[in-house]
Amino acid sequence: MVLGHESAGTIVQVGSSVTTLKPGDRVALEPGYPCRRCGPCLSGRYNLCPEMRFAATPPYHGTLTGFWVSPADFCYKLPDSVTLQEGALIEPLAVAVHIVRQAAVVTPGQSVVVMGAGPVGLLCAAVARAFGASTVVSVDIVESKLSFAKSFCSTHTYSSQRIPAPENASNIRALAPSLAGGADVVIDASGAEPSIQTSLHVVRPGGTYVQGGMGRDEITFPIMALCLKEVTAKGSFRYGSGDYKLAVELVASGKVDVRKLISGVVAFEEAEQAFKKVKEGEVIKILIAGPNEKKE
Ligand SMILES: NC(=O)c1ccc[n+]([C@@H]2O[C@H](COP(=O)([O-])OP(=O)(O)OC[C@H]3O[C@@H](n4cnc5c(N)ncnc54)[C@H](O)[C@@H]3O)[C@@H](O)[C@H]2O)c1
Ligand SMILES: OC[C@H](O)C(O)[C@@H](O)CO
Repeated sequence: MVLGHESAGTIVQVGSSVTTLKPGDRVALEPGYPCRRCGPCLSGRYNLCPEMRFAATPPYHGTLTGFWVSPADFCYKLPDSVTLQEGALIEPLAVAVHIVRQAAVVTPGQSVVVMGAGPVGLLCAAVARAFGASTVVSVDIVESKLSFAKSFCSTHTYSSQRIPAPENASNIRALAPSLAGGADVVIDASGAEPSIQTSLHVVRPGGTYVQGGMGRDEITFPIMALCLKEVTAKGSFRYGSGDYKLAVELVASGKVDVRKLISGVVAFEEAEQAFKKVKEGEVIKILIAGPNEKKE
């Protein structure tokens, strides 16, 4: 199966009815096509379409290829100031935009804790900052990821320890006065059970928890904390109406600098190197140049 769903490209040909794009336009590609007819599609939540055809999700091939066919409205034109490389990172940024929008309450001055400082967690932290949160804590178990988070966007970081979840939570709350009563919003972008448990202890009474990470299907969840604090808990899956558009705007306006996440670029023929480097760690995103891209 062809892999790939984080991509950008240049238009080479358009259908006869397409008026919004022309050959030569550079676009970020939204890689999942919904049916546009079912209940979720008609209610504006097309990411929940049961008929979704999503790149690199069997049986559908992915975008790591020379040419790709897309509906015109799933191609997002990049302004001149945004490079194709940044365009490829619109996909994980759109995931983060959707997660932070699910929190609904990220408004100026609020406190947000993000569990996990991989690409998705980092981008959630950056989007929360861009939306006006004044305290943004990144939590991870890998020190180098936390150092990067601090230089990228987070106001505070916390290295999660092998101690009971309530203790990790009280250490996080001690990081800043704005967290003393708990965080307004907690986002899980790790999928890890200990981090999900800590999340429910660190969120404030009446606060919001968003599950973005995808780990095991079933975990032990501190449901009593959810009940006693009347926490609003939400899931978040991929992206829907307006998320890609907003992601492009966040990059174009300089509010989220996705270039910092690019650790390197490899030629298409050396794509396997990119996967190996990411697996070895110490890199964030390695881009794979398209097979038709001019060699520099
Ligand atoms: N909801 C969606 O639509 C969607 C879309 C894309 C990715 N995801 C999921 O989001 C998660 C993050 O994606 P990513 O690409 O950043 O992955 P990643 O693996 O690079 O990042 C996960 C991070 O969590 C950290 N972590 C592990 N255990 C932890 C713990 N106990 N406490 C704190 N941090 C811990 C890891 O060190 C790592 O830095 C993954 O689970 C992925 O499957 C969800
Ligand atoms: O960014 C999109 C995600 O990677 C996919 O939805 C995948 O994780 C599950 O199908």
